[in-house]
Amino acid sequence: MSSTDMPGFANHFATEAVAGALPQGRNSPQRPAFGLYAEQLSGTAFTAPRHENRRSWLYRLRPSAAHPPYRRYEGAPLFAPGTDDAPLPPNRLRWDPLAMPDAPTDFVDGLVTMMANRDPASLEGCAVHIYRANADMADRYFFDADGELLLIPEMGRLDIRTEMGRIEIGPGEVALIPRGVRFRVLLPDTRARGYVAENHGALFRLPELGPIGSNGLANPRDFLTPSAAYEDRDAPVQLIQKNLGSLWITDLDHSPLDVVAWHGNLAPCKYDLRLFNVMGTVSYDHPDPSIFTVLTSPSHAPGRANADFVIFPPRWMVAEDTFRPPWFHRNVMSEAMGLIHGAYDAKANGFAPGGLSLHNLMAGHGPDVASWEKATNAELAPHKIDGTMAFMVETCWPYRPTRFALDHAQPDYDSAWGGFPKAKLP
Ligand SMILES: O=C(O)Cc1cc(O)ccc1O
Ligand SMILES: [Fe+2]
Repeated sequence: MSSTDMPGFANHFATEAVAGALPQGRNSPQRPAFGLYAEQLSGTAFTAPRHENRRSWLYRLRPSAAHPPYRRYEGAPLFAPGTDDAPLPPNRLRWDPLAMPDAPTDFVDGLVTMMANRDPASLEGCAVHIYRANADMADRYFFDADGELLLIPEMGRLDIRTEMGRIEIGPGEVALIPRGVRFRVLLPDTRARGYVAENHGALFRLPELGPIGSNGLANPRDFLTPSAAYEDRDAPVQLIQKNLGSLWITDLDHSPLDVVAWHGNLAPCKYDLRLFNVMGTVSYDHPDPSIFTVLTSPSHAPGRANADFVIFPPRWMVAEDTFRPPWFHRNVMSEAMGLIHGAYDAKANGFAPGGLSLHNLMAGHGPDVASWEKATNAELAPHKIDGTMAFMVETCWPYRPTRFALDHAQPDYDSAWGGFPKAKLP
């Protein structure tokens, strides 16, 4: 934790980069200090129940209303292309890691939308994108009006300058950026690749713990929010936004990261997945993967997530008389999976770090033949699954892959489940 990070998930924070910038005792004084502009950023409806209500007050050099009209942006052709309405094949799909771009490409231009569901205007659903970048966003800024963004690096570090402070993450860590928060991404390692889970629905929060009790899974204090940091930069820059599924751009004569102080409970944060307190069986059977939920976005149906962010971290496997890897299953929920590093215990072959898979609702899936063979014959001593981090973005809304994703899927994924020997009845 850097000394400027503030611990806790969705806590009420107060932070100022210049002493005296934050008003005391009110949100919107007649004349904020130094001539700053007070601006509220709402993450939930004004009237959302108190325990759900998320908003922050930003004190900035200029109001974010000060901008000329937006025009369509064509520079990121694979980002938010829309999905087509053609009948969707029920096939399981998997993708190899995407190649890095040849030309200098920044975080926004290198984004590739792989799958999405629901119209962002419905305020429900989610999308999975992949980023591949080899250039800094030097004079460009971005924000998503369509939802919050969970950045999941697979290769290279990200130096994320947001209007509410700076977050640096690398593989094994994630960053959550609220809807509307402007940011630019710099690349300390000059190359970066990873995943973005975009949530159009109810804000991600920590899951309920039920009988687990008051501790465990992702602990609130391990979420770190940066303190205020601003750019005092009067220069021509561009601001790109994703709005209702398409990209738009406008020109500014100043950096939009000009928030000198802020307070509230809507803010970017980061989380180190390696701090996840993993639960598992100590007797028998493979539990449902909901025990690995880091963050959840509920839908309107109790217990049925709009989006769950689930991880498969290093852990001990001790179950007796049990097929230990994920079982064969068909799920009413739809599962997108990525791999940050190592190998995933249900897929011996073909699922590489940086790769992606999709098992939509009712698609039969589970261990591939090689994983099944190994686990069926394994000696069941305590065994540590180590050196791995996979994740899943599970949603109640079936995903639609984009045209690019359909055209670039592995041609032979079904063969992962080819050649199981038939059971022999007595
Ligand atoms: O399909 C998958 O690999 C994800 C998954 C993992 C698990 O342990 C149980 C169910 C499940 O969908
Ligand atoms: Fe599954």
